[in-house]
Amino acid sequence: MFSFSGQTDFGGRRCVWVNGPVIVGAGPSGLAVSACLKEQGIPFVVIERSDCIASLWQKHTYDRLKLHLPKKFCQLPKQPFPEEYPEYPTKKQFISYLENYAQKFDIKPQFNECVQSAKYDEACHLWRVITVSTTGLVRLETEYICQMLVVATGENAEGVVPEIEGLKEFSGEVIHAKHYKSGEKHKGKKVLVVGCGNSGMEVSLDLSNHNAKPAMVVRSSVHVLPREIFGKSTFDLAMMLMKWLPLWLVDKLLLILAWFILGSTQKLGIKRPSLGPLQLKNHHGKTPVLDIGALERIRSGDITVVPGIKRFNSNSVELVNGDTLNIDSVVLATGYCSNVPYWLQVSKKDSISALFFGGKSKLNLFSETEFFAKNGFPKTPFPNGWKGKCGLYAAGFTRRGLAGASADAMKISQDIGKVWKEELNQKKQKVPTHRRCISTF
Ligand SMILES: Cc1cc2nc3c(=O)[nH]c(=O)nc-3n(C[C@H](O)[C@H](O)[C@H](O)COP(=O)(O)OP(=O)(O)OC[C@H]3O[C@@H](n4cnc5c(N)ncnc54)[C@H](O)[C@@H]3O)c2cc1C
Ligand SMILES: NC(=O)C1=CN([C@@H]2O[C@H](COP(=O)(O)OP(=O)(O)OC[C@H]3O[C@@H](n4cnc5c(N)ncnc54)[C@H](OP(=O)(O)O)[C@@H]3O)[C@@H](O)[C@H]2O)C=CC1
Ligand SMILES: O=C(O)C(=O)Cc1c[nH]c2ccccc12
Repeated sequence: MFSFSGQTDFGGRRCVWVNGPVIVGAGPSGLAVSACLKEQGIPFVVIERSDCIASLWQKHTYDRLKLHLPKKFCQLPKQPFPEEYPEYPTKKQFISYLENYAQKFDIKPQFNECVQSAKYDEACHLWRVITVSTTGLVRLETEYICQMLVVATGENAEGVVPEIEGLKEFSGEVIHAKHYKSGEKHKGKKVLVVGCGNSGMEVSLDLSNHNAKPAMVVRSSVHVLPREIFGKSTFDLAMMLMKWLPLWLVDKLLLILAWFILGSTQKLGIKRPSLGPLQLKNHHGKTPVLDIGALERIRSGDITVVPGIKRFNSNSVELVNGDTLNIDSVVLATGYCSNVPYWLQVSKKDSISALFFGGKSKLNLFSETEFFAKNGFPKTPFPNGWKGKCGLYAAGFTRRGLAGASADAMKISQDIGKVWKEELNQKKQKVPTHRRCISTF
């Protein structure tokens, strides 16, 4: 491990030598890794592009959001939720919990710095992480040099905006669900909600609560489950059943119970996928909707379900069934994606093979690395996708929500702890560990 830590200026770019890992992202995953490292006395640096922790929760979610899994599945390691918190904490409560968490473990991220590139320098066996400040007019670059890199930028780093014919000609407001706050300003307006995942359903419900007229696009199929079954969390019930029964059987039981409680969703224009809800989540990452009231509003006609979109016009939308709807605005609840392929760079070996085997001019952009696939998720399937080579780790990419992030954080911090202690012991035995890095900046 480095015996020094400090910063130098190299021609306008600040250069920071980091003793311990660099963690990219101060969301729940980055905070959880940080807390577990802090407990072991391991130093680290957290880099966050926003000006606060948990920016997804603080800046990119709607006012009425609540956790949709019971609190015991959403707490981070080493600090349970306050006892007085309800079973499904509100977004405000969750943020307050995270703020206290960061304070308790004395986690102080480098805010307003966006990681632009991270590359493993094979010459000196170190990661070079370049950030750009996200405030001020002057472009300030910093290079962090470290032995370990923890990627904690999230499965929901960027909103997906699909290309739909005519969308640019549409004259009303078009926003992604990550910018939707409340239905208040949409009162009396016709809003097209594109997408029927948890976001699409909950935005439609919120719009309906504010007396707007939402139409929700369901272009394929989705599983809708009640959030609770006979007063018990459906997720909790599923987790219990999974201890004894195969996944397909748990799915069958969930679907029978869902039909009993919610009735047929098909009759409301929402087809169910052929694969069961948990199998679909496990194999394709598609989260089932946990219904908190949208279905009832669909049944009552307050939310209209419409099929896929053909094209937009100036103030209307044409649907694949030939219908045309006049609309005032659009909310794209079309999902999220990881941004890792934009900044985690391929190694020299990878880029050379990409050049020979179909690499294009955007070589380092959007390309896969040995560890991360093109979609920005680790290639190795769960439960082994948390650790790569050369001190690379991924926290929060298991498609298992906050519980998955916490599990990753514990595994990663244990692994880093082992490496750290081994190197400390080597130092004590006076084995020289100082590495000389001869490389151009
Ligand atoms: C609306 C919504 C509700 C959800 N509700 C639940 C729930 O109830 N229960 C559950 O278990 N899961 C839920 N999830 C899943 C969600 O993924 C987790 O709640 C959690 O936020 C994941 O934490 P994370 O730290 O991995 O990612 P994030 O919370 O997305 O944090 C990543 C951080 O990295 C920063 N970052 C990204 N790129 C860079 C970069 N290049 N440089 C520097 N910083 C960067 C971001 O600004 C962000 O602060 C929900 C997701 C959404 C979108
Ligand atoms: N209360 C809570 O805790 C909440 C949790 N979340 C979580 O956040 C994560 C993201 O959820 P969400 O934002 O809903 O994203 P999802 O990826 O789950 O859903 C995206 C939706 O958009 C549809 N879609 C995408 N492109 C188009 C298009 N061109 N035309 C029509 N439809 C389109 C998809 O349809 P198709 O399936 O056909 O591709 C799908 O219905 C999930 O893990 C979710 O559980 C979200 C909201 C609330
Ligand atoms: O990713 C999410 O949105 C979650 O809330 C976590 C989650 C993990 N597995 C699930 C199965 C059903 C519903 C939610 C989840």
